[in-house]
Amino acid sequence: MGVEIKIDGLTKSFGKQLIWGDVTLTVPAGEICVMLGPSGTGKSVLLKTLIGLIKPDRGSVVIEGTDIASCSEKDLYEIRKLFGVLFQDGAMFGSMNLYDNVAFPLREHTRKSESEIRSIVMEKMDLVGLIGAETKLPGEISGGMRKRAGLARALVLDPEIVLFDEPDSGLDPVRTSFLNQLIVDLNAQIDATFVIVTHDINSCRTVPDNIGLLYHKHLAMFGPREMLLSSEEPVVRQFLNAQRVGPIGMSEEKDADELAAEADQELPPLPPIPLQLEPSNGIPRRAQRPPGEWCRLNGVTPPPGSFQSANAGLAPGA
Ligand SMILES: Nc1ncnc2c1ncn2[C@@H]1O[C@H](COP(=O)(O)OP(=O)(O)OP(=O)(O)O)[C@@H](O)[C@H]1O
Repeated sequence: MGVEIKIDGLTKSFGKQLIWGDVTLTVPAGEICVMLGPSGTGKSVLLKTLIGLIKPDRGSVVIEGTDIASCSEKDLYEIRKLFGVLFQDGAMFGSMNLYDNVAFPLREHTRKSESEIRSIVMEKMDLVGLIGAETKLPGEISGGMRKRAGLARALVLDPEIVLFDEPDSGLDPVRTSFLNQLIVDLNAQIDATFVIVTHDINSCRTVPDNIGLLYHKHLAMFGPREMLLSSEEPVVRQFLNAQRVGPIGMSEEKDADELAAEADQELPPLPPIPLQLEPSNGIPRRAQRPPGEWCRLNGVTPPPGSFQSANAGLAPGA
């Protein structure tokens, strides 16, 4: 069914360096959420905080009534069983074949027999389209296959929450498209809560139910995909549309002179909001909302041309 993640007032510094402060948001059960932000804004630190690998200085992360930020090691151990994590490089053990890599969490954390393990591993390998590749070593396969193997491994303990750390890093656009479809299909099938950190604007525009943007040491905005894609808020607008004009500079924030210099520049119009990617079997996900619903309910006029099938999956502005 997936479980809700309730984050309240989360603050983290390393030494004197504040990473982010007062981050508050709720990821609803079973929904897909994408976290975005310029490099170094602490997206990976946030993922690690969600799973209790990093302790925040303040605030709470409540999952099924337990606050991960303050619970005992024993409770943390239990809560972690709810999570599956897809690490950036798939984090495969190089000397083990794919079958043994995927079987690893089952052998470590359960007392299942080898025949039970076999049926679970083969089911998950099937889900990610890797049947036939069981005996391959991670070094013998493409980056895309390694990600899918990592995903199969993240799924073997039937997680209620799946965290994806830049699932599309290092993948070409076609493989990224396939992976995005796989993510949507998996969400429909296992109904878990998905939190995805990505830099890929096209994925962010088409895959999630909700988008969060970390910027300048705080959560600039979090909400439904349509809300952020129709937002005129300068940072959100600049980042989600991959534009140079706006407060975000090459290294950090632009200074006052840089901003003054572009004050007269006209912003390009917001591109149309693409349709959300649907499961390939055509059956809507539980969390899926009809196109344009958020805009309609909130009296927001979406950019012209929004929600037309020709836009789906196109790069912004294309
Ligand atoms: N264990 C740590 N100790 C000290 N500083 C850390 C630690 N982990 C992360 N940081 C710092 O926290 C900041 C945010 O890092 P993080 O990797 O979360 O950023 P990010 O938004 O995921 O970046 P990118 O998009 O480039 O992957 C960086 O300045 C990093 O150096």
